[in-house]
Amino acid sequence: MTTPALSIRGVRRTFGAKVAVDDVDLTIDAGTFTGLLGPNGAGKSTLIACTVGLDRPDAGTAEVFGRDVWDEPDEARRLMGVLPDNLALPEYLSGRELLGHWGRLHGLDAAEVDSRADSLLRVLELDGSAERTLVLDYSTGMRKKIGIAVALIHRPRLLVLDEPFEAVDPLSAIAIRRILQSFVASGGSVVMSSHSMLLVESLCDVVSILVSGQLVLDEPMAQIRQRGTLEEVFIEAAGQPQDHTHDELSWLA
Ligand SMILES: Nc1ncnc2c1ncn2[C@@H]1O[C@H](COP(=O)(O)OP(=O)(O)OP(=O)(O)O)[C@@H](O)[C@H]1O
Repeated sequence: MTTPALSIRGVRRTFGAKVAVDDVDLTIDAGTFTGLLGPNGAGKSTLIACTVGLDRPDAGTAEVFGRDVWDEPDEARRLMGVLPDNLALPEYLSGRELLGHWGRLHGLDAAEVDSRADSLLRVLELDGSAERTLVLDYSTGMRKKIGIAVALIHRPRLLVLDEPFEAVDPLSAIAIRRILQSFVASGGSVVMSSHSMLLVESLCDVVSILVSGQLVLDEPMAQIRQRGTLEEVFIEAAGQPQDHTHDELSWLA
């Protein structure tokens, strides 16, 4: 049996009385592209933060290729690239300086960091004046893109991305899709949260759905397709939204 890219066991995270993540078990097989879906507030970002070692769960463990993210943080971090929610970046570095800094923190030599930064900045359309702009002055989409470059620069084996396509323009979205597809084609593993059914349907081969902190579905996309569109399966799992628009917003008419 091969070691999973990510193994989450019994992860629970509460905020006071709120159970944000409720005893979640999830295995991400190596070489797969998994989409993590769920309604707003379902617990996706909290689960990701607990899984990558950015937030301490009340209970449970997470292992990246068999390395526990709390007991062996250096090894686990070497193996994964992370794009967290609300990524805190050093604001007074330019995009290029940030990548250089990050690459060297991972022990890469300067020439290698430069060459990887060159290609990432070019592919993500952050080259030219953008690479010399301070992160402080980046737009929301530019922050997302430099965050993806940061996640990739040390060539991880697993990418854990919280809404990587949120706020990026359509051309950049195409570039990110290509990066992720070629990463998986060359043996990498990706888990990403998203609200886009179309993106997840076209990119992912496994779908996991969280509702109110609980994992309610974890299925190959091929199996989901036999039951309907991803949107239909999502609505079935998350519950049909009530339509009160006519009653509640009659004053808008
Ligand atoms: N630091 C915090 N303090 C208190 N409650 C929190 C905190 N972080 C998250 N929560 C709560 O935990 C629940 C899960 O939030 P989370 O951000 O993980 O959801 P999500 O699925 O990522 O949502 P979205 O799709 O809207 O980004 C929500 O009810 C949220 O209000």
